[in-house]
Amino acid sequence: MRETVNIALSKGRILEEGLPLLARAGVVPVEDPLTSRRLVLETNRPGVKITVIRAQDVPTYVQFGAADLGVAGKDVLMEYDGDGLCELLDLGIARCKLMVAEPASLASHDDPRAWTRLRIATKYPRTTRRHFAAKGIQTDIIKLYGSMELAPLVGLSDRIVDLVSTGKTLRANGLVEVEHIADISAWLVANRAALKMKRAAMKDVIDRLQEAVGHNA
Ligand SMILES: Nc1ncnc2c1ncn2[C@@H]1O[C@H](COP(=O)(O)OP(=O)(O)OP(=O)(O)O)[C@@H](O)[C@H]1O
Ligand SMILES: O=P(O)(O)OC[C@H]1O[C@H](OP(=O)(O)OP(=O)(O)O)[C@H](O)[C@@H]1O
Repeated sequence: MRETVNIALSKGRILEEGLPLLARAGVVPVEDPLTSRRLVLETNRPGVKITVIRAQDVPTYVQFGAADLGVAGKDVLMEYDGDGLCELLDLGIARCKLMVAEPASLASHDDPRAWTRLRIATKYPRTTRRHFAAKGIQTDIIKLYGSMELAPLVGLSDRIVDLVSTGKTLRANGLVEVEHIADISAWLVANRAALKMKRAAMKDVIDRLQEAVGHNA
């Protein structure tokens, strides 16, 4: 029987930047996932399927074997609390930075070396707590699911931890970067058991993606 390989991708940037990469790797969905309502799509490669889910759910699907491979941002992987996942390949897409930012008015007289306790709004509580704990700084974290840049404007927090790419969103809201936490890009992740059980089929897709990333570099 043919081995199937199910690849989990998320709608939005990962799908938009991931589809051209998959196409270079010779994997093309038979329907356009950007417009289709179908959540599992067949591809031109027999046995290879693409599943479209929420970005934060990709590690969960892969950990529990509901997907064999997945494409997830390093930010999502750093925040994920689980194992059984293997980070295989930096795909070099959806590049950005995870940063601490604050209002320009605060930054003008702020000294990050003097920080002892911070009130921070973020979608990334675990990563934020870990980053500051390593530097001996206490954090009061307010978990948000989006629009972090709003938090300092409405007095929810003094600072935020969020993704920055062009810096437009920060600028538009009077915020400036004050500390770098991590460089972010999307990674190919795999279910550890599937890597062993479906070795040949998985290797074919992984090798193709590795070559496509190489060509991209
Ligand atoms: N401005 C950006 N520039 C580049 N990459 C980004 C940017 N924002 C997010 N990303 C990367 O793309 C991934 C997916 O982000 P996207 O905005 O498409 O979905 P999301 O809103 O985080 O997910 P969902 O709504 O499904 O929970 C992020 O995890 C991150 O790695
Ligand atoms: O530095 P920039 O280029 O402005 O990008 C940064 C923004 O992108 C992400 O937002 P999200 O994906 O939620 O929103 P978007 O679709 O507006 O980028 C992130 O949470 C920032 O708000």
